[in-house]
Amino acid sequence: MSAACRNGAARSCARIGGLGSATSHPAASCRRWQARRASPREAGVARGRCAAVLKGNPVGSPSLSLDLDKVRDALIRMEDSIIFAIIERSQFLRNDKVYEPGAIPVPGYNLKTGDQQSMVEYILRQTEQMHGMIRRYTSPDEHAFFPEDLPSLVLPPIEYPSLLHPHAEGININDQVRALYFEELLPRICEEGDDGNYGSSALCDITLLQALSKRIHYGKYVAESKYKASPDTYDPLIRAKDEAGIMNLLTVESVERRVVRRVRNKACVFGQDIQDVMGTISLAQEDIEQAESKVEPEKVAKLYNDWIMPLNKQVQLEYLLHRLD
Ligand SMILES: C=C(O[C@@H]1C=C(C(=O)O)C=C[C@H]1O)C(=O)O
Repeated sequence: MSAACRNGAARSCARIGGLGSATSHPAASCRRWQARRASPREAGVARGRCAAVLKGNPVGSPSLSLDLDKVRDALIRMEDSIIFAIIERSQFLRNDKVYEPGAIPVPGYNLKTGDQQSMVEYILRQTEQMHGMIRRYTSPDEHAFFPEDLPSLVLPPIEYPSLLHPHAEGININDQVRALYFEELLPRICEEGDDGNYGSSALCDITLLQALSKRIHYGKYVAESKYKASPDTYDPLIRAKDEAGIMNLLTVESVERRVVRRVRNKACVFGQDIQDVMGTISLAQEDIEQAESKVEPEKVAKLYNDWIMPLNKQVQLEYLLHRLD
């Protein structure tokens, strides 16, 4: 997808009022917590509390590996989180007010535009403040939606093993992730209407946005593992900036077909009550297929096919294009 298209997606996101009133700047994510300008008081707090630097591959990031099978296993685990989160959000109606700036009074204004914030933007910003303080966005597999506003750490920083090319730090396509979410995903998984469950809906949105972001940016690890496996095949294409050639090489259609099939099956299984009224549990394929699911499995499969996998590949492409810089 071109830069113009990306900006278009971000602009149309602003139009629907989801989170578009604040744009994230990819370059801003590079420096993460270290470079954020802190007030003298904050800096003092940060210095006082973050004197030590922890080393190692911390628990909770076991997925920071470059073995392609392990990387693919990590993607499979992320599927579970995404599908569950879709099912959770789909129990509520669309609740458009959550996404309209000013429709629900929340504290604060967007600092850049002076606009009022939507409720979902407010909660996402506040969530990132909390998670940012406890190091979430220092992990190379996490990407903030508002990287320019990250707070100082209150815990000692962790030094992560550097598995990726340094260029990876500057890749953050969360503008597109939120455009995908608000424009494509939400209207497909929720019925129109207002049931007043604004807080619950927004919390589901945030869980889902974060899970999608992680899955999509995991393309950095996929790309590096593919590159390491055959650098000689990638190098000429990278030098020639041959985007179509690189995309062709990193695409594995058989794996994509398997992902879509598995996602459809998982949506089927996760979305049903496995006990009937008699308390009988059946995991027989035909019973699973006939059972009514809380979310249409075909819709989830299509979202994966049309949006989630293409964005993951876009991250892979952006990463590989600068792999030799
Ligand atoms: C992630 C991979 O790269 C590509 C993207 C895929 C995805 O997002 O699931 C699947 C297959 C590949 O075309 C992979 O090869 O596993």
